[in-house]
Amino acid sequence: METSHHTTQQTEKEKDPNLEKISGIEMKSIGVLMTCPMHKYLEQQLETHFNLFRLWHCNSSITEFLKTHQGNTIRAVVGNTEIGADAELIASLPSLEIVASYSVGLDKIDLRKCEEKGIRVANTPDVLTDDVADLAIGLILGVLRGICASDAYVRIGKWKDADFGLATKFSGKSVGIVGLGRIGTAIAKRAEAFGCSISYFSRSQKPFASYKFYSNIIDLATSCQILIVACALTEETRHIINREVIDALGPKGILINIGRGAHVDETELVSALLEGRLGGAGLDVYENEPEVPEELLGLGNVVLQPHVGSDTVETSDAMADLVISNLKAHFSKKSLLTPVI
Ligand SMILES: O=CC(=O)O
Repeated sequence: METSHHTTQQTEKEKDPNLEKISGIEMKSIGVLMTCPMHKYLEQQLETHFNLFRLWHCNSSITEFLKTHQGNTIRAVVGNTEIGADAELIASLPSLEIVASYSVGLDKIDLRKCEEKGIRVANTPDVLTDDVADLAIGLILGVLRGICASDAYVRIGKWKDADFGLATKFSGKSVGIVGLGRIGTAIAKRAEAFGCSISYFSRSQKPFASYKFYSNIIDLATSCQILIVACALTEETRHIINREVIDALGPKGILINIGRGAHVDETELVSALLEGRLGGAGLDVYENEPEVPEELLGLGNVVLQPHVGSDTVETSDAMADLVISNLKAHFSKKSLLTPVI
């Protein structure tokens, strides 16, 4: 459900003296291309402040769309986790200056091309950290306590025939986190409050963290009961969760993925779950979204979410505000709030 409680925030922002270098009228003539429908409030804000083009309004190819809509008037792209800015899109926009992503993940943006062409890139970190970490904990509880399965049990009237049966305790379990960035750290803090021991794997040991560090992901998977994927998707981390990692986690282990589908070798995950080599999984992301492997749909030890880690009204609005602020800052020749490049 969406709300429209932005008036005060907006007014304050518009009074920001940093943003007065370029007038609203000039800003309004700047072409901004939104790649697909995201959040209505973001779309409204883009429409209010800029000359908004919607890529999904074209039935033909991107090249055709840009020919008819004068690709050279577009100076900014707003993409997301579904459609970002790949090499083809970047190449068709000769006046592109900035990609402001409505996401923290950058895997749908050709960062090398942007760097090469001097195109700025901004994303939406921090504002979504709590929601994604909350969902990770929700997925753990969902799998271990069988929340979805027992909800269905009540709804279909089975409780009248017999008790649901026993679930598995979460408090006190050992939790391994792959990637101790903002989101990984927020998950660790939450899991600590459940009395869990925390360990992590990352490229290098984090000096700020007191959690046990593993330089080898197999060792991390062997030593924990719940393994959570919370790192960025890069060529290095694609299929970081492979058969060996899954087998190290074992038949009682639980895999939680709130990162990207491609972090996990999905075929291996499915066979491990079907063969009982893995205890369960809580997934928000998949390799070929919105496709979800058919075999997972019948499994009671799996909880599935449709990539909604940051999809609350509060966070979506905050992400939209950040996209708009980054665009306004860029076109007013001010520093980006959350620069990537
Ligand atoms: O997946 C969500 C994001 O990258 O923001």
